Amino acid sequence: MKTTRAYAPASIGNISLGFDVLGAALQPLDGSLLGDEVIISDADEFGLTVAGVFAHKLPANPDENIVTDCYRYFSKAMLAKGLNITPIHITLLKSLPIGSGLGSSASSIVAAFHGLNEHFGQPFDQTTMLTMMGELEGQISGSIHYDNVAPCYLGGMTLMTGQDDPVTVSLPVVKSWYWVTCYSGISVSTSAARNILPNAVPLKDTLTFGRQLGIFVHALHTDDYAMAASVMQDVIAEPYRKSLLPAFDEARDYSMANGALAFGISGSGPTVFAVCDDYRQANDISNWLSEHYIQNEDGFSHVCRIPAQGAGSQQEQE
Ligand SMILES: Nc1ncnc2c1ncn2[C@@H]1O[C@H](COP(=O)(O)OP(=O)(O)O)[C@@H](O)[C@H]1O
Ligand SMILES: N[C@@H](CCOP(=O)(O)O)C(=O)O
Repeated sequence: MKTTRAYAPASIGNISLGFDVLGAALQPLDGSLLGDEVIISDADEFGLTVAGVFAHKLPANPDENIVTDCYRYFSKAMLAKGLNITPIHITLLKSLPIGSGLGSSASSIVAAFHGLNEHFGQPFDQTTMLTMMGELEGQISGSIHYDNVAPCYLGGMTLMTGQDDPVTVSLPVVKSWYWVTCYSGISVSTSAARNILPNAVPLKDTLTFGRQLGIFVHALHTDDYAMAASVMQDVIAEPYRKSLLPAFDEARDYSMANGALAFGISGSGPTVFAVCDDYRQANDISNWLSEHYIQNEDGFSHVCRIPAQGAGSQQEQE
């Protein structure tokens, strides 16, 4: 019997200045795993078991779990390629909180697709995999956006191209930056947080968005980290979404007054992130956020780096 284990990390969508087009994978410095895992084993018929810290927050019915949808989607794509899919059992270890802004659904989707692709001998290439992951993410959040699935699958910081192939390109990662990431413990639905945004963006904000993204990419490629940090402000979503996040302004004010180079909402929130280039300051901000931004016992804060690797897997044959 073959068993495949796959892991997919948490991610920050948007990173303030790149609504829907910029994202980064996350890895806590303390070595803890911040991401979902799947274990896939050969079986007589399809089944899904859910375990892990946040398993109880998911729908009890496996048919309502996105991992089951991934399996069905993958099976259809295999059949369309003339390939046979044998029955499997999937165990999802759900470690990321739902509606957290940490790309929780993306992490389950990427772990499931990556695990399935490895289990069945890599029938799909990277671009096809990303396209399938984007489709499934779109089913959950109401519109296709790759800013979580792409970095979660590939690692690093990724910029979406808007094209079919390549779907995304990798940007240089600032090695000296720490990413403090604090989840407050409450749940914010991504689709609800998208629905509160206006359909049209004023011309002045559109010009700011374009300038910031252009300068950010240039600054990363020329190692001008101060300039990169200086354009990390969100003119698209944060003005509307911060009303959903208790203590957001206080968290920003403290972080920026205590050494953060940038501060913003991770994805659609409630997780916030602070960028620092000094470990002591990052740790201090993380501690402060733990005490003042976290709302309940589900919350947590980590000092993270952006890992070069995204999803990973290993296999055992008995
Ligand atoms: N494996 C899964 N992981 C996360 N969410 C799932 C999963 N399966 C189904 N869901 C549902 O998808 C929705 C995800 O909500 P969303 O706000 O998009 O979360 P996130 O922003 O954390 O990805 C929830 O309604 C949740 O119950
Ligand atoms: N670009 C999306 C990102 C959503 O991320 P999530 O982690 O909250 O699912 C958005 O801002 O809506």
